Amino acid sequence: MRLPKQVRIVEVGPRDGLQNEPQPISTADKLQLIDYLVDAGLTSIEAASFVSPKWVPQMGDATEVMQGVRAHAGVTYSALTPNIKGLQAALAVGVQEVAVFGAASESFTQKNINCSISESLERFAPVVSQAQAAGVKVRAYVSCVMGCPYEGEIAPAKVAEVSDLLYQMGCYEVSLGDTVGVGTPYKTQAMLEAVSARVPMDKLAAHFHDTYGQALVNLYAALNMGVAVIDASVAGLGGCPYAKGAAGNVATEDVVYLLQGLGIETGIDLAKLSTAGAFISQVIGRSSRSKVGLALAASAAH
Ligand SMILES: CC(C)(COP(=O)([O-])OP(=O)([O-])OC[C@H]1O[C@@H](n2cnc3c(N)ncnc32)[C@H](O)[C@@H]1OP(=O)([O-])[O-])[C@@H](O)C(=O)NCCC(=O)NCCSC(=O)C[C@@](C)(O)CC(=O)[O-]
Repeated sequence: MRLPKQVRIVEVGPRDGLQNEPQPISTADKLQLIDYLVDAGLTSIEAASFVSPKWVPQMGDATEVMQGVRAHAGVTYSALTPNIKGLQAALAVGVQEVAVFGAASESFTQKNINCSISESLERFAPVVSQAQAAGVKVRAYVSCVMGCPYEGEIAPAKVAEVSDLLYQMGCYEVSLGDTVGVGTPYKTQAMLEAVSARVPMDKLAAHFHDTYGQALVNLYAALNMGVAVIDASVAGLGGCPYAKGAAGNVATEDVVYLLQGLGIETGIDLAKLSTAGAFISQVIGRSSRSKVGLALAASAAH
């Protein structure tokens, strides 16, 4: 067992969390959510996505969101950029960090970004080099690391191959997405063993959805293998538009509670984080999916 002393949480609620919401959410509400998240102590926030508004209408105000976020020392706001068009729009608003997003499944790549895995890597290469030339860091996502909604099982070796190619391309970190939340602790271990044989463990992040209720236990397995970066979504918001039935990311409140219980430093104020969760749940008119958020709200009401 080698639990990290510190974990960096990448808050993906404003992007991954909201991208699939059917009702338009105002830019003002997105910015208010981001302010609450900063106030809670989150320092890495994925705020928007420069993708086609025809494909993902909810992210159509990416420019306005990135223009509206307040600068704070030590806080980084990032955005997804699948191609040069997206990167140019992101650079035009002075983005600090971008992310390219691929997958270990051919079918998912086709449904999500309309190309094959090898075409996606060809598209990402100039995004990475031009972002770097502009002094902007690039993160990579690999989706379907423990299963695909179209193909089922995905071999850990395929996840390792795609992760390695993105890392070699110059992405500073590879976030491993269990897009449909089908992973289990042993699958998590097998996947991480394969990937970390090619990409150093300290360059990997866990991005687990909670569809089957396994995200926290899978994170515990990942933490025990040395993963020290976790993506999470306040109130457990989310779902992927190209993975039907995928539930939200693991809830940030639940991750922080777990980490606090393990004595791992996050720098996040759980009470303030719950306020952020309560705010956005009210905006979208749905109860929070965070058990910790609900428990804290119930105990505060007594
Ligand atoms: C990638 C594309 C754009 C290719 O889409 P395409 O149709 O193959 O691209 P195209 O180059 O042929 O362009 C078609 C139209 O899109 C426009 N376009 C082209 N690029 C852009 C852009 N960047 N921003 C704005 N508009 C763009 C372009 O200008 C054109 O407009 P038209 O002439 O028809 O009016 C499209 O497939 C797309 O936007 N897909 C959305 C994918 C997405 O956002 N998925 C959700 C995020 S991934 C995810 O959630 C998983 C993750 C990361 O969280 C990890 C996990 O959980 O596993």
